[in-house]
Amino acid sequence: MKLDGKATAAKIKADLTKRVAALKERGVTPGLGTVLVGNDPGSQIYVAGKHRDCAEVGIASIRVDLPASASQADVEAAIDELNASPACTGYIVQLPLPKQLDTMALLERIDPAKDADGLHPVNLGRLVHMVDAPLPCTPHGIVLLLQEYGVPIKGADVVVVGRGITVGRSLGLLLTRRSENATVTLCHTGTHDLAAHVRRADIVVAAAGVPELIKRDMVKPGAAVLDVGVSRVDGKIAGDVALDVAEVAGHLTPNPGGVGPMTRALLLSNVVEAAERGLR
Ligand SMILES: Nc1nc2c(c(=O)[nH]1)N[C@@H](CN(C=O)c1ccc(C(=O)N[C@@H](CCC(=O)O)C(=O)O)cc1)CN2
Repeated sequence: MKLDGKATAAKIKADLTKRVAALKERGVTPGLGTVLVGNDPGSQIYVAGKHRDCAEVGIASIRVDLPASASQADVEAAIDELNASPACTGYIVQLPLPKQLDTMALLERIDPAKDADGLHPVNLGRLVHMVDAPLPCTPHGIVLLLQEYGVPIKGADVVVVGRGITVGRSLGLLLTRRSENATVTLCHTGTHDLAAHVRRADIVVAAAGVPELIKRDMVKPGAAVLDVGVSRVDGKIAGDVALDVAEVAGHLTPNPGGVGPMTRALLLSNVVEAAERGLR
């Protein structure tokens, strides 16, 4: 069965549209800021999509685009401005950043209360402690997509492939909370015999950025497979999951149309929640 991220994201956005209207009635217009540095084609598409989504649900947009040559000080100045701007409820720095920039230092500079990505160390620390915080968007979207389609998470063996900060590491934290209670194995480039790990998984999340890394013969029949891969080959998206995995998987995300739209919907959700939190 298809894990339809586009349809599930549309439901989330319909709910957010109502919540944004309620906020506006109380005199608050939530605003999402984005900081995009450089011309990475994928990043440009994702940022444009985030602003289209904002318009759809009534969130205001603040877009800061800097050249690929931007210095650490240039990006810091953009961050400081968004931290101070009353129009900006939450914002993100689009990743990856050009090589000359210190990503960690920039993420740390974001006001944790405006961290729409849930990637500030304070918010990731709150996730470790399992206290209320904005959750990283892709992992949260993955959990909601599994729940929407009734894929059992409690007690499931989950194999996550890829240890990046936006997906792999934080997904392990989310899925091992008591409310989810999955058993998670985090695989990466140093994993011996990846196929053996994947083969025993009830749920496979492929977030390595390696096209077709997960092959049909690595997947347990009936497993749920989520493809987070966003590599581009000849201008087209190449996922981490081979197409013929559909022949064995019990549930599978399309790509595009699977995890990507969920990531964007949960970003909007973090902005709306930050605005609601400000009224409490
Ligand atoms: N600051 C962040 N940077 C990045 C994140 C993130 O969560 N925060 N994640 C990824 C990219 N990403 C979000 O920014 C992202 C990836 C994919 C999509 C998406 O909607 N994809 C569409 C297809 C769009 C296309 O045509 O390429 C889909 O899957 O249907 C949205 C966001 C790295 N950086």
